Amino acid sequence: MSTPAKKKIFVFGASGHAKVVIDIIEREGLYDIAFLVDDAPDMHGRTMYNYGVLGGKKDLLLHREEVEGGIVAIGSNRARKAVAQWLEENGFRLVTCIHPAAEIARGVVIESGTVVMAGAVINSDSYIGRNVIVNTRASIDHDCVICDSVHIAPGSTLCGTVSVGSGSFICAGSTVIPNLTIGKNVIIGAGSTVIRSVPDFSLEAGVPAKYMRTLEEF
Ligand SMILES: CC(=O)SCCNC(=O)CCNC(=O)[C@H](O)C(C)(C)COP(=O)(O)OP(=O)(O)OC[C@H]1O[C@@H](n2cnc3c(N)ncnc32)[C@H](O)[C@@H]1OP(=O)(O)O
Repeated sequence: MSTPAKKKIFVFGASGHAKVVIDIIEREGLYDIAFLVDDAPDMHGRTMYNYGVLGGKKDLLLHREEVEGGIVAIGSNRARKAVAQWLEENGFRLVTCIHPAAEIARGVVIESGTVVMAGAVINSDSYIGRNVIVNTRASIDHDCVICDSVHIAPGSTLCGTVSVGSGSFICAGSTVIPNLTIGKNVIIGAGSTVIRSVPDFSLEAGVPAKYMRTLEEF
């Protein structure tokens, strides 16, 4: 019996982050990558790992019958959210990409458009929203709630029952102690230790993390 053909998807974005997402898709083996999409004209016609950059959004609309869905591989939370919204408004389905070397515990829910990278651990009953990046070796412990368009950067540790509001960026190597609420559109600077809940639109950094400035809404 022949194995059924894999579904074809596109990768939106052709940056360094996209390289890692491509690697995950290949290792996971659920989908074939039909082409890459990028709105930057200088990327059009280039290749990355032998996958061609088809063009931008207009070109994707012309080739929509060739794919069953896609993934947004853009590191910026703001840009990733905007592209994901545009794709959903135009009827594209977003898939999830989970590296085979990520550990996902019982009861975890991961919504569409989210990428989980190598060595990440997501523990029991945590919820991960749409278009989230759980980056390399990030650790999200039990009962956490990670809202849409968040980036948990490499090596960050969220202890149990932490919630992170939409659009927030927990920078590399940060630690958040248990039971805290990180608001929406927050940035926690690299290497910080967060010991108190953080209000919306704040940049905090340091050990322990302290308020640095207010961020604009996006
Ligand atoms: C695979 C990948 O690469 S995924 C991507 C991973 N990327 C990251 O994790 C991003 C890490 N970036 C940071 O931590 C940055 O410092 C940010 C985003 C928190 C802040 O960046 P900026 O807004 O440019 O802040 P800026 O560099 O101007 O610093 C502002 C102040 O905050 C301080 N500060 C900035 N970051 C930190 C930090 N992580 N810890 C302590 N203090 C910090 C600065 O010393 C400065 O203080 P001063 O005004 O007293 O001199």
